[in-house]
Amino acid sequence: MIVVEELTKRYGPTLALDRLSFEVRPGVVTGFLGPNGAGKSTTLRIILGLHHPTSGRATIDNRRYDRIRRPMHEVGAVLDTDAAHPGRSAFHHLACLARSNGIGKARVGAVLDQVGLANVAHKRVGGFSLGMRQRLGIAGALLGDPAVVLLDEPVNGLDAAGIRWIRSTLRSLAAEGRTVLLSSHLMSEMALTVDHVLVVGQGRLLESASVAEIRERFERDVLVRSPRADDLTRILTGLGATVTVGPGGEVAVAGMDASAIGDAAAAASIAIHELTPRSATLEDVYLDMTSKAAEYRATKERTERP
Ligand SMILES: Nc1ncnc2c1ncn2[C@@H]1O[C@H](COP(=O)(O)OP(=O)(O)OP(=O)(O)O)[C@@H](O)[C@H]1O
Repeated sequence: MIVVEELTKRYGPTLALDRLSFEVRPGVVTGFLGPNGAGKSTTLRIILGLHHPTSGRATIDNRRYDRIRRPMHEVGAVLDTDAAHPGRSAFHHLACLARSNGIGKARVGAVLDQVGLANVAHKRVGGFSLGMRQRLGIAGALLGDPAVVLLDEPVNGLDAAGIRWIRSTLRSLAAEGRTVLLSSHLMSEMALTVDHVLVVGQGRLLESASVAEIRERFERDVLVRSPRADDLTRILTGLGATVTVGPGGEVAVAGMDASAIGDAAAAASIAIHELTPRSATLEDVYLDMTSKAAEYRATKERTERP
């Protein structure tokens, strides 16, 4: 479990993190989401002890990263896909990492198999595609069989097959009970990959919820088409729904779900030609949240300026 408490980070005049707090639980894939400059990399770097917070703290299973005796056995991270020397083979790169962290050579073969690079193990990393370098980064992160895996923008620039591979790999790591946190600035990439999202904007936590919760919360209305739209509108309004009739005679119903609308129509023998629940896309919700945070920050800075 990763716990971030009241984390604040200033780089000179820039407030990168503003009392950010959240928890990342094991067994689920958690997405750390926010627009460029929101503070995602800064947070990951602080969790990994690479940067010091101005105040607040980040712990992994109750310890700060620099107190962990054998870090590769507890936390695997990929911050940069170009971490391997281009002249080395994948095997050589991983063998060096393993040796310097007291990990047996047998793990090198095991992780190369796990990420699907066994057949190119002895090829130079310089000739690898972005997808292969990403796999190699993940192989390195898994060398110590860690309970916590952190990935910064792992799907950035990957093709569809690469994204599918990352998704299934992260799902199986979480299913093994590991804590998996990955950052992204694109909600569309996250929606199919993660179970839980932490949304940050301007260094603050804007949301911590499961993807299902967010979808449910922002479910908007149900579109209904019926040859007896007027009668149906009267019945649904009587049942407490808010009904808006569109220009083409279609009816948008809020406050009632599709099955209740269908039952009410059937009870009155009203034919239904279409019944479509409409939700705001996760992308809409995310853009709305982050743009509100940007407006709030701009207003706050204007009013606080002497
Ligand atoms: N070493 C640094 N020195 C000065 N400012 C920095 C430094 N690192 C980050 N920042 C600033 O802190 C803020 C947060 O940056 P950070 O890289 O953490 O955001 P991010 O969410 O990871 O963005 P991206 O998606 O673009 O990687 C930004 O305003 C950035 O310019």
